[in-house]
Amino acid sequence: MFLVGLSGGIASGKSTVVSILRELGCAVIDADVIARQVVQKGTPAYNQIVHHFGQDVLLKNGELDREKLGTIIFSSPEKRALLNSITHPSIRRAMLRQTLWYFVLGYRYVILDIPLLFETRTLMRYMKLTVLVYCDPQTQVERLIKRSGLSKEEVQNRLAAQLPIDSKLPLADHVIDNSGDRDSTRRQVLQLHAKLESSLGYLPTRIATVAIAAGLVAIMWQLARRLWQ
Ligand SMILES: Nc1ncnc2c1ncn2[C@@H]1O[C@H](COP(=O)(O)OP(=O)(O)OP(=O)(O)O)[C@@H](O)[C@H]1O
Repeated sequence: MFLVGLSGGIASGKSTVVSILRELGCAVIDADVIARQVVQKGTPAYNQIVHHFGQDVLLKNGELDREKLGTIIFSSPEKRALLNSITHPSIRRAMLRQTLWYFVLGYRYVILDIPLLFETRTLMRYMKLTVLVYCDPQTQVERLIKRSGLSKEEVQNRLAAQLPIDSKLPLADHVIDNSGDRDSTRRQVLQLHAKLESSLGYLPTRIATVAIAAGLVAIMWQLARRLWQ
């Protein structure tokens, strides 16, 4: 099995691409969904956040007030580092568990949808292939305004807080340009899918797994023979 890292910019079209890949039967792990699951009420990460940040970051129903927490960490790099140190290990463990599950199910590759893949770079080294869902900055602004209802200025502020999408282009192995219409994007996703399906990148792990399994069977066979003699 091999890993494919998929990322992009805000409103560049990641969800659009991922939904086509899911339609095609691909195994996709969404890091955003996992990030929300690991801080649900009662989880170890939730308890640590309450311990360090206090009851102020909770909503009336006891769930985390993500907006409030977002404001706190946006203005304090130390608190952001503290929150990351609490949540990232749980997120990594959950992603690893899901990846192993897909491996057991026999998938040849798993696509990991990670919003900050190109910014943090730490996870890039585990990816056999990285995919950037690109959208030209002007179209990105227009789509974000349409989707969020925010003003042009607010949207530009949000975009300024991220690495510019053009600077991610040289970091990606494969680019899907979602600046055009949906049909054009679909065609590009079908091409990516064909490339992934025909890749032999899954063979090394499969051969290693078969070799380990065969080794274990051989050891057990030898042990059983000795016991019977
Ligand atoms: N090719 C396209 N043509 C027109 N609109 C599009 C196209 N692709 C995406 N959109 C629209 O642009 C918006 C952003 O797309 P999408 O949600 O797929 O991006 P995203 O990268 O997942 O966004 P985010 O990470 O910010 O949630 C959505 O409203 C979507 O319907």
